[in-house]
Amino acid sequence: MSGAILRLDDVHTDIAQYHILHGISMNVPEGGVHVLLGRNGAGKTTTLRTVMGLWRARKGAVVFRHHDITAMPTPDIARLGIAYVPENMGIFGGLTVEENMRLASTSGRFDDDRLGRVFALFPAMEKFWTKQAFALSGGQKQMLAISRAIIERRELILIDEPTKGLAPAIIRNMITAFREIAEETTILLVEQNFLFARSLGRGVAVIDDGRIVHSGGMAELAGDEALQTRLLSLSLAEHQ
Ligand SMILES: Nc1ncnc2c1ncn2[C@@H]1O[C@H](COP(=O)(O)OP(=O)(O)OP(=O)(O)O)[C@@H](O)[C@H]1O
Repeated sequence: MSGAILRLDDVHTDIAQYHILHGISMNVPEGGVHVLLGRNGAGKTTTLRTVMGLWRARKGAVVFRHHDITAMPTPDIARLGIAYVPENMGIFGGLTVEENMRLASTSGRFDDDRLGRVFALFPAMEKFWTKQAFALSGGQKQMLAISRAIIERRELILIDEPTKGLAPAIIRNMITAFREIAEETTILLVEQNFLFARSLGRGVAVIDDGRIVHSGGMAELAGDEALQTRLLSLSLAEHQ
């Protein structure tokens, strides 16, 4: 598809002796937020980790712009401009907010304008700049994880379930922040919270048992209750 920033083509991934992804094909168009929805254990995290080269596709291809990244080492994939915010957030609790952000910057230095934008999006980062990350609240830790991903301009950010365990007021802040971030960067968002996903997503793919069972526009899914029930009721009902 023209305009795709990321393409997965018949991707099969094994974890140890288990065949987890059974031929994932997916196009992520450039710009905006695109959502990968699915129940627990459906293969969402495995898909993101396969894109980052943290698991290896046994078959199929992962293509970022014109680069075949299927077998590329993870640091090289990151240098192409892809950031990954894992579900456990990947922050260092014993380091300060500043140190966490410095480690995420490839030059180890901050661009003042960018840092100002991060502080505008997430004021808690400025407030707790010298505080150790373990002392932050759950929502602030998630903000730090996202701040690390945007401290330099990225082409694509992969974010795994950022709303998990967060209060509704924090989730509303996240929606505002993600809308701003998506003005300059494509976001591939893994979610189980359909309301959050619906308020952000332009496109959506639904994964089940390591297979894409639906893909299309978010507006189409949001407006079709029968389709939602068929695709999402088993997996997502408790989150709606
Ligand atoms: N390290 C591992 N060893 C063995 N099996 C694994 C491992 N990691 C994941 N799996 C299995 O792979 C399948 C897909 O897991 P994955 O984490 O990708 O699902 P998910 O859709 O992200 O679910 P969740 O919402 O629970 O994070 C599950 O059946 C899971 O048990």
